Order: sequence, then C-alpha cells, then structure tokens
Amino acid sequence: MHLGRLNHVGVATPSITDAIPYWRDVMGATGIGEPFDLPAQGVKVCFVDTPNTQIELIEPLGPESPIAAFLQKNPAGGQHHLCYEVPDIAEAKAWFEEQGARLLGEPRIGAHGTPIFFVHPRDMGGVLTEIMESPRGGH
Ligand SMILES: CC[C@H](C(=O)O)C(=O)SCCNC(=O)CCNC(=O)[C@H](O)C(C)(C)COP(=O)(O)OP(=O)(O)OC[C@H]1O[C@@H](n2cnc3c(N)ncnc32)[C@H](O)[C@@H]1OP(=O)(O)O
Ligand SMILES: [Co+2]
Repeated sequence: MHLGRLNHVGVATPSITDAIPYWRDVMGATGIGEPFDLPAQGVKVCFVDTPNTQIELIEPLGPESPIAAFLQKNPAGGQHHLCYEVPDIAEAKAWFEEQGARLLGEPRIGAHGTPIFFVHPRDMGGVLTEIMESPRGGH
C-alpha cells in the first residue's frame, strides 16, 4: 500500500446550506460545488475546493444516515473522515484485510463516481478512513 493523495476531508454538518456562508465568507472559498444527494450513501454532499484538496461537506439524508449518530454526539458537526486515493481499490481492500482492519461494507461508488470503502476508526488510530480509487489512475 502506498499512501496516496489526500482526496478530501469529510466534514459532517447538520445543514450544508447553513455551512456554506462560513466556507465562502470566513474562509474565502471560491470553488463551492452544487450540493447533491447520494441516497445510496445516506448523505447530501457539497465539495468545497481548497488549493490542494477538497472539503467534503456531508449532511444526513434521513434517520438511517451513517452520520446520524455522529451528529447526535456532535450537534454542530465536525471533522468526520479523511479520504485517500489509491490506484486500485481491489488491491487496497486486500491489503487492509491482510492487516486485519475492519472494512465497513463492500466497495461501492462514492461521491466522485469511483469505488470507495471505509476502514473502521478503531483500526486506524481513531480516524475514520475512506479509501477511494483515484479518478486519475492513482497519480
Ligand atoms: C461515500 C460517499 C462519500 C464519499 O466521500 O464518497 C462519503 O464520504 S459519505 C460519509 C458517510 N458515510 C460513512 O461514514 C460510512 C462509514 N461510516 C460508518 O459505517 C459509521 O459512521 C461508523 C461505523 C464508523 C460509526 O458508526 P456509528 O457512529 O453509528 O457507531 P458508533 O457510535 O458505535 O461508533 C463506533 C465507534 O467509532 C467511533 N466513531 C464513530 N464515527 C467516527 C468518526 N467519524 N471518526 C472517528 N471515530 C468515530 C465512535 O466514537 C465509537 O468509538 P468508541 O470508542 O466505541 O466510542
Ligand atoms: Co468522503
């Protein structure tokens, strides 16, 4: 496994609409994407560009959302996960399984349209970690 590019930092929020003015007016973000729903993943998503990565704002879609419990514990929202790119999702999956890490579900299509999976925070030093097949072929 080679540590790939940090594709995004996931930030959970109770309301993307209410969070955008902070990113635009306080942080000076100029590349704020249109929010879009990912019902299969139980979240609404909005990407905020930074010079070297993205902030992925995520808002729960429904009570079954995988971030509902996180927001109950952190009602104002907060840093949720880190996402790294890999050239080959199957190779990465086999690597983390070999390490005995707990994968959360099977690889599925993420917000950038490529396969992703998550590794449990307890196996990753307390950091919920998303692994994403790079849209750039891993470079
Ligand atoms: C895929 C679309 C998009 C993309 O980029 O393409 C996204 O990124 S969507 C992001 C939202 N989806 C997910 O996060 C899916 C994976 N996450 C999960 O399956 C859950 O969130 C899980 C299992 C990590 C935690 O679920 P839950 O909070 O309901 O369970 P617990 O409260 O029992 O937590 C267990 C344990 O983990 C700690 N925890 C929970 N969330 C986080 C976190 N974000 N970062 C670090 N640690 C976290 C929690 O405190 C518990 O720890 P313990 O020591 O047992 O108290
Ligand atoms: Co993500």
